[in-house]
Amino acid sequence: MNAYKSRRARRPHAVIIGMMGAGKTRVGKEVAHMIHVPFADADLEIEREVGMKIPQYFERYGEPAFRRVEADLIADFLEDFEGVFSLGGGAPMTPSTQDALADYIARGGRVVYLDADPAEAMERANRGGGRPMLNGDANARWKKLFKERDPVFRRVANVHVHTRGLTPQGAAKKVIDMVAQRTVHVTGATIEPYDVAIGEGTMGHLVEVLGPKPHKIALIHTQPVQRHSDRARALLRQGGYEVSEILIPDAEPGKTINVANGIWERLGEEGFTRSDAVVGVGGGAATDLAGFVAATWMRGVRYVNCPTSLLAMVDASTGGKTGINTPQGKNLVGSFYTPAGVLADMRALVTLPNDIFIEGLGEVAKSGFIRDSEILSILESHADELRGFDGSSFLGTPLEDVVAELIERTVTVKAYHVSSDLKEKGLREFLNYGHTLGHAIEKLEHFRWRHGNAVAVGMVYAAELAHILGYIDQNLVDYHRSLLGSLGLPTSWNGGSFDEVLALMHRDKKARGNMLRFVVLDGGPGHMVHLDNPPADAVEEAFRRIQQ
Ligand SMILES: NC(=O)c1ccc[n+]([C@@H]2O[C@H](COP(=O)([O-])OP(=O)(O)OC[C@H]3O[C@@H](n4cnc5c(N)ncnc54)[C@H](O)[C@@H]3O)[C@@H](O)[C@H]2O)c1
Ligand SMILES: O=C(O)C(=O)C[C@@H](O)[C@H](O)[C@H](O)COP(=O)(O)O
Repeated sequence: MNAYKSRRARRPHAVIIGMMGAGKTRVGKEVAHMIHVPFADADLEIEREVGMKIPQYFERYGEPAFRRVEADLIADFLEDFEGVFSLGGGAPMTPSTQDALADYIARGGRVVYLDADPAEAMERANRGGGRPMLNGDANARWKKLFKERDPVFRRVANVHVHTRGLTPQGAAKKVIDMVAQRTVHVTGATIEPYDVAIGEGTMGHLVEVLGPKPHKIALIHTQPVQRHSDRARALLRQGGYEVSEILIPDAEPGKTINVANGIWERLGEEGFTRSDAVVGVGGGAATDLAGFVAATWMRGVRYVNCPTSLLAMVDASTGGKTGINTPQGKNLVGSFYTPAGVLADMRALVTLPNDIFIEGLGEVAKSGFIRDSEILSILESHADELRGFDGSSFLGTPLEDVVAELIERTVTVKAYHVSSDLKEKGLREFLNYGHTLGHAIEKLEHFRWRHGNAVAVGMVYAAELAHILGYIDQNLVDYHRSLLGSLGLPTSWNGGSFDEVLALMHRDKKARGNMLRFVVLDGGPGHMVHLDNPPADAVEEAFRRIQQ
């Protein structure tokens, strides 16, 4: 259906923004030197273009004229310059430059906010003189500008680098590492903002994300990810925390009230207080349980997720749905409780078995169907490599970049839905595409079917239902089957009766009273609608069509 084409057009490797004196030029040059690309400084380029020094230009034509020249030049460089590009301190305050930077980020660009220690930055900014924006009491002006600009810098940048105490070389190395990372910022009216950091070595930010307040950390993990939790434990100990390692049963058996209760008892015995924290390392089952413990212990303590499966990286670790299963069904008890950060470290995928990686592609495809059709294109073009995933030889290959992009895009879809509807009043329900039947299958299979596989069949079911009711055409139903099948995901199921399935679908969290509620595509990918109380014969006929 879609043919994925590489969107890597000409654009800067990184754009550096920050306050006057933050070291944008010095560090930017260092970064360019280290990665062997050219460097450009917007202020110097402007001086070259207008044929005079910036203070002179300011004096003769005023700031608005300067900002216009600056915005035009930046727009040109963002389209055409392949190197490291640093902007003047005030440049990101211009609305058209903000739009140009947003477009550059959408094309895969990295806008780096270089955040220096204020005292150091003020000292450097004052050193050379000749800064029209600092006329008068330079330090007072710098502080005032910082107050205005810092929130904007945070908003327009997708990489935030603190440089306090670092040499220019050290700061440049940090910029290079962080530019190689992808970050999705999750925010919203009712959400304490946090970042999902995706890339090799992101677990290294664990201490930074936990912050200085916690004294004790409950490190919750399962046995198959011991190697990764050992790394987390070492980082935590280096960070000075007291670590309580808590091993839980693997997969769904870990998501129970008994397991949660065992952990509450342990936290009580070990004197965990409200300022202590929880770190969850593992697949989605472990991060759901760890989040639930964090949400309930003393009515809520800080928690950080270190997802280790593809599914947990793209979906379970972000968005704040935490919970446990009950004998009656999946995730029936839980809480919406937001993590302080998510560290999706690609290195964790080296031990991930092929079938569990493939399962995660189910939720990736879901995000493609519900919002970002570029995801579908990427899945289509890389289906063979993705299906053949081998964690042991995957780092450093082109597939790693494909997977990182899929994770970033899928988390972005999740962040979009969660940001405006944390508690799932309407929009967020679209993330539940394929889950109404999917959860029923998991339950009837006694959780021996993997979640992503059940969701894949659930999406084919939802597509059949939408087709029967006239929302989508047969081609799109076929496309569900062919795409999911090409990734190695199941598209049919024959493990239970319609009556059993129907009873479970009535217990789905989207159901209202006796009314079933589905989310389905309307017309094509990216167009979702709620489907309340569909005709009973359509619900049954769609089920017949997914049986083998
Ligand atoms: N909270 C949410 O928004 C949300 C979203 C999607 C799914 N979920 C939940 O997530 C769970 C599914 O997550 P999952 O697919 O990760 O399953 P899982 O947590 O059961 O993990 C699958 C298996 O892979 C192992 N594993 C994970 N990472 C590994 C690694 N790097 N190396 C070796 N083994 C590894 C696990 O230990 C487990 O045996 C379900 O309970 C589902 O309900 C929650
Ligand atoms: O985050 C959401 O909202 C989702 O629905 C994401 C789903 O992919 C995920 O499986 C979630 O755990 C399902 O939640 P539930 O409320 O249907 O149990």
